[in-house]
Amino acid sequence: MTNLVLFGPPGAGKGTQADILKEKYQLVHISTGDVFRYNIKNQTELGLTAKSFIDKGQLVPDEVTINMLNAEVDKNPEAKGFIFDGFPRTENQADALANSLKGKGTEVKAMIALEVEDEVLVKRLLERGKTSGRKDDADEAVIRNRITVYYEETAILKEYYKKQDKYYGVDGVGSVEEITERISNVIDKL
Ligand SMILES: Nc1ncnc2c1ncn2[C@@H]1O[C@H](COP(=O)(O)OP(=O)(O)O)[C@@H](O)[C@H]1O
Repeated sequence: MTNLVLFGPPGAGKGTQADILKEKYQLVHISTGDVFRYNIKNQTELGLTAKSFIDKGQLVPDEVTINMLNAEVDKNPEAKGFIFDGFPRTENQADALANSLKGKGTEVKAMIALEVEDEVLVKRLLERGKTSGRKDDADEAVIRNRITVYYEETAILKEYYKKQDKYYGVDGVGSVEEITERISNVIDKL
C-alpha cells in the first residue's frame, strides 16, 4: 500500500493537489477538514462538536479526530493506499495513524510537505474565503490563528517523519501543474 501524508500549513494547497493525485495514483483521499465540514453541514453530533473549534481556528480534540479518521479508513477496505490531507496534525494523531496502519499490516510511506511562506498563505486563504463559504477563511484573525496553531502544534511532525526518513519537502509556490509534477517526482521514486 502507498500511504501518503500530504502536509503543510493552511492554504498550502493540500486539497487541490490531493484531488489530482488521488486520480493519478488511484489512492483514496481522506481530508479531515472535508469530513468535518460534511458533518457540520448535516448537523451531526460530530459536526456540532467540531464547529465550536473550527470557527475559532483551533484544532478539534485528538480523540474526536482520531476516531473519525479510523472510521474513514475502515470505510475503504479495498483501498490501494490513502492520501491523508489535514491529518495528522499532532504527535498523538501521528502515533494513532501509525498504530492503525500497523494493524492493517501497512505504514505511512512518505510525508510530502508543501512549503509556502506565511504572507502568501494569508492572501490565498482570504481570497478563498470570498467564494468558499468557509467561515474560517473569511476572518483574518482566524486565519492567523490557524497558522499560529500550525507552528505551535503541527510543524513538529516534520521532525517526527524526518527521524523515520519519510519527510519530503516540496516548493508549494508555482502553478498547480508545476506543483503536481514536483510531488509526482517524489512519489515516483518511493
Ligand atoms: N487533524 C485534525 N486535528 C484537529 N483538527 C482538525 C484536523 N483536521 C482539520 N481540523 C479542523 O478543521 C479545520 C479545517 O481543516 P482543513 O480544511 O484541513 O484546513 P486548512 O485549509 O486550514 O488546512 C482546521 O482549522 C481544524 O480546526
